[in-house]
Amino acid sequence: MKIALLGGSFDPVHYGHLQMAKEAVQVLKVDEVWFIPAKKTPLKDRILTSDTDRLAMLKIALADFPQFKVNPIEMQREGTSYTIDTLEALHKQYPSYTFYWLIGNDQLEQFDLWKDPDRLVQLAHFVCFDRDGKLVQTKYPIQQFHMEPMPVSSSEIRRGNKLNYLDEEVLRYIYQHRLYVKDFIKERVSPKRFSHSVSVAHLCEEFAKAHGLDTQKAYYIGLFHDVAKNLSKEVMEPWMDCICQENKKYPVAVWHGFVGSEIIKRVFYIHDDQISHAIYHHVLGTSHDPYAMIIFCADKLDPLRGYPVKDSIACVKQDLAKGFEMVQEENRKYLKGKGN
Ligand SMILES: Nc1ncnc2c1ncn2[C@@H]1O[C@H](COP(=O)(O)OP(=O)(O)O)[C@@H](O)[C@H]1O
Repeated sequence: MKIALLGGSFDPVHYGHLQMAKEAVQVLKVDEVWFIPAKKTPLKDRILTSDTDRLAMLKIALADFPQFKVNPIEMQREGTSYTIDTLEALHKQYPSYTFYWLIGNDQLEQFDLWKDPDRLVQLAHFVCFDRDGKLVQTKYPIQQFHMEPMPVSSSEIRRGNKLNYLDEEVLRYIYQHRLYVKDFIKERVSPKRFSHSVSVAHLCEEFAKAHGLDTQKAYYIGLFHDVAKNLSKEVMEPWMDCICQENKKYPVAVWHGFVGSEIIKRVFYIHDDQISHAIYHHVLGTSHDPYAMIIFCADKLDPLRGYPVKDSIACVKQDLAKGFEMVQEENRKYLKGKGN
């Protein structure tokens, strides 16, 4: 058996990894590709997402490819995951197999930093695929191939970019288990706005629970409601032209609701009409949909704003329509006081 091994953190697995595995099947004519998720990577000091979640995402992403398998050998071993230990163990376990170890050219550039590089290249045929069209000079006997570029990395995905390079079901898993999602917001708003967004998300959940609504949906409405808040007028204008030109009559301070409702579809691939609708109306409180009422109230009653909100929160939990009226009234008084 000829086996290609692809080690990595897979936090999360994306199309770049899959493309590499496909190329390995084509050019190396291997029988299978084994994905080996690391327990703890030697060259990155970030705390990884749990083994359970990374493993689950890998299984989802590989489900349609019978030649691609997950081998959890490194997750079953405590401590730092050194490739040398993995290869020694695999050799013992499968003495008749030929192994190829796949790396991207970013790894080839730092191959000297790997543990026992000279022994490594004796234990497996190391093969490098370029991530960006560049081949690298190396003193090691490592074959290099060009591959169809997949300009994506797990770190970009963790920041909420290029989510279209994920298997749809993996993205669904990410949202279901709330992986990385706070960072999607943290990347895009000020620290204060970020704390507000997380706090509102939790309050939305509480309100949803009190009224027998979907708490996960409410959480995402709260978390994403201000995703467009830090965008400038220049950036928002083309979005406004495209989605609701008629609303440009409103002050710019109101636009982030309209723009945010579209950004969550086009950037974050959240296609849920109730979520979009609630975010669209959250600034002006112009909808009586329960989720729209919830986010309007949670936004105004966020405890982090520093006002006494305990009684109002209790009122919203008891009677959503009444609480909504009350918050709207408070808001009208507040805006009048500000001269609006
Ligand atoms: N977009 C990509 N194209 C080609 N190879 C990639 C790509 N992304 C990751 N790899 C390779 O896959 C292996 C595992 O990478 P990993 O640490 O899980 O992901 P990432 O580099 O995306 O954070 C490494 O050898 C890396 O070079």
